[in-house]
Amino acid sequence: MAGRVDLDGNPINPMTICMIGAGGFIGSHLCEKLMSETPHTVLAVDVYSDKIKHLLEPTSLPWNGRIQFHRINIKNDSRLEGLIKMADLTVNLAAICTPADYNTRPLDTIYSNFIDALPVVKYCSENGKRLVHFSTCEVYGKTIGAFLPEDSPLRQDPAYFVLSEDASPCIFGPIEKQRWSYACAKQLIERLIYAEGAENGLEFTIVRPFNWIGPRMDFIPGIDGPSEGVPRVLACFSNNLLRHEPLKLVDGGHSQRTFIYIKDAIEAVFLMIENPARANGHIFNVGNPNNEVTVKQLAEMMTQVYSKVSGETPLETPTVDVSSKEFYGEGYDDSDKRIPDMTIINRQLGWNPKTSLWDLLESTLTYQHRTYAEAVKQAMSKTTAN
Ligand SMILES: NC(=O)c1ccc[n+]([C@@H]2O[C@H](COP(=O)([O-])OP(=O)(O)OC[C@H]3O[C@@H](n4cnc5c(N)ncnc54)[C@H](O)[C@@H]3O)[C@@H](O)[C@H]2O)c1
Ligand SMILES: O=c1ccn([C@@H]2O[C@H](COP(=O)(O)OP(=O)(O)O[C@H]3OC[C@](O)(CO)[C@H]3O)[C@@H](O)[C@H]2O)c(=O)[nH]1
Repeated sequence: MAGRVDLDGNPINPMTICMIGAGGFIGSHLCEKLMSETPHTVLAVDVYSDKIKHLLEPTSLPWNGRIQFHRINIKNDSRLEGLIKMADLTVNLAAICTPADYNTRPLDTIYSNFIDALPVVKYCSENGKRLVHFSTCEVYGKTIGAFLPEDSPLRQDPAYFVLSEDASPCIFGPIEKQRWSYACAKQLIERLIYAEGAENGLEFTIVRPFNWIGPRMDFIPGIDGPSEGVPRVLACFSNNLLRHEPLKLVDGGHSQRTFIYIKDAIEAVFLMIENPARANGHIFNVGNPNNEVTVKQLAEMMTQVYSKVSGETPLETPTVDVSSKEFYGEGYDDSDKRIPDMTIINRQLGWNPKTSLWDLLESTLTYQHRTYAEAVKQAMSKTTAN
């Protein structure tokens, strides 16, 4: 840890980071790396702590005293401003960010992603504190290419689908497609942060994650989350594989995504945290353009990888089609394709992702199998007995 320097060769001084949403998927990985590789202190704010329990106890851990957990709901807790004031930097990860909620709980989604983030921005701005705010690749919505005729050769031209921070438009569906409540709330908070920077000098960085996946993402329904809950696709498909049931392809699984390994993505966030001169005032795409698949291809790959890591034979019919209305309910809509332009993050931070989709699925599904297979087996045998 001694002699750590930033990208310009300047020494990195230990800092205090107020991390809101530290108990979630991304927060847990960020805390883990901050504890093991830096001298920084984390004031970890969340309503849950299960995913960072291994960092908080026992007190004999080498980083004892450098991470404090504050069980706070930022909607209504006056302690938040004090924590932001105590810190050099605030990282805001707190959000409702599972698509199954966007059209079924649109009010909670808008409040969580816009209204609840307002005081965080305000306290940072008023107290002259730096803010790293987590937005989403969903602010791009659909690609321009999605509106071209199916057989148009222009669909092959990157100009019609690669998503760049300073050039691409944000294209959402009509208001009745409440799927876009999340993207729209995230877009407005981005605009507010940007305006605070322009008018009041707020030092900010906005992160747009493109489908980060890995261990500890979401929950397995009925095991460490509600039986009727619908997590993001990695956990949905993991759940199906653990239960030996077909993976459900929403509307044929034609949508395309680029997936990035959480550990690669966390490297990018580290560079932002420790290189303020290069990161302030920027919006960064963080994704892996080389890992693009359709959801159907993802299902096929996860089936193969899971069979390898578990030693179990895949089902004869590994996938089943389901309509989005049946799976998510009224008001669902989808992003067609998400390829991040990497120009800005490359230029500012020299960062590139490393891990292939196959490799990241292998380590993630090994974790899922090791963590959940036994619990799922027991839960299933209990259900059968009843
Ligand atoms: N994982 C991805 O690929 C991805 C993609 C795009 C955007 N993001 C953004 O990154 C951020 C983190 O995502 P994640 O995948 O870790 O999600 P997550 O749900 O695992 O983590 C969010 C955390 O915020 C906490 N939280 C929510 N509301 C809170 C409140 N009112 N008070 C205190 N804590 C609260 C939750 O308890 C949870 O632990 C979110 O803002 C999300 O929109 C993530
Ligand atoms: O069982 C399932 C679950 C999902 N799908 C389809 O997979 C695509 C991806 O779904 P998901 O990972 O749940 O979420 P999105 O990529 O659509 O949105 C997320 O992107 C970033 C973020 O902002 C935060 O993580 C969030 O909004 C999608 O096409 C589903 O329909 C499936 O076929 N089967």
